[in-house]
Order: sequence, then structure tokens, then C-alpha cells
Amino acid sequence: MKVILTADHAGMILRNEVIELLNELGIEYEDTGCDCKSSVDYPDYALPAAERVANGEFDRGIFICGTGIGMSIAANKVKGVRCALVHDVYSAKLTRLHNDSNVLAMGERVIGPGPAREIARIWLETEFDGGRHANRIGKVSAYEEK
Ligand SMILES: O=C(CO)[C@H](O)[C@H](O)[C@H](O)COP(=O)(O)O
Repeated sequence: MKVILTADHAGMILRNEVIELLNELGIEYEDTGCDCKSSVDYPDYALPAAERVANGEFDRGIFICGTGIGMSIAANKVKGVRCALVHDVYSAKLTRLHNDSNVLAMGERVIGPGPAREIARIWLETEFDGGRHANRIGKVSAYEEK
């Protein structure tokens, strides 16, 4: 699995936590986050990273900002991206099982590094369940094609 990671200035601490986790799990990744020395705009990071998931260069993305909301709104504008904003482990598991989410967004100003690491781990390790859920995703994809 190849993961693209990105963050704005408000996501630096969680970004570093996720990098540690990816190294521990031996997952290949590219970090396209900001240098975090000054304030930046989340769309400048979310949109190019989301495009690289949508075009198949990366299997998954993990995007971090202050709340995760800006990153998730921007990422979900890119066709083929299913970005889930998640701050609990139950949703992390279910969004993989049911939504086949290919981008995870989290907010550093919302959760601490421990829960964020567990959420990312479960999200990375859970496979899509398919079946009825694939049918539902298909309806979303068909809408995107309109
Ligand atoms: O877009 C966001 C909120 O939806 C992100 O959390 C940003 O990181 C946040 O808006 C940045 O805020 P700041 O006051 O400019 O640091």
C-alpha cells in the first residue's frame, strides 16, 4: 500500500505521529505537508494530494488540519475521492468496511496523538466489505459522472 500524507500548519503534530505509525507499520508513504513555519491554506495541500489518490498514484491519503473539516471538504471535491473525517475508532473501522474511504481526514485541534494514531492504524488495516456497500458507492460514483 502507498499512502500520501499531507497537512497544513495546524496539523503538524498529528502529521508527525502518523509518520511514526507508517514507519512502524512499514507502509510506504510520501509526505506533502507544509513546512509549518507559517500559516498556509489547506486547499493548496488537500487538492493536489487528493488528485494523486484519484489518479491511482497512491492507494490512500491521510490529510490533517486543525479540525480536519477543511481538508475533507476540499478532498471530496476531487472525483474518485471518498474522504472520511474521523475522530473515533468505530467510525475509522466502519468507513473502511462500508464506504471504502480512500482518504482519512483528522483534526489536530480536535483529538490527541494517541487516539489519532489508533484511528489511522485501524483505518489502514481494515478492508472494504463490498457487497451491498459497493452498490451504494456505485451510486455516488455514477452521480460524479453526470
Ligand atoms: O479548515 C480548517 C477548518 O475547517 C482547518 O482546521 C484549518 O487548519 C484552520 O482553519 C486553520 O486555522 P488558523 O486560524 O488559520 O490557524
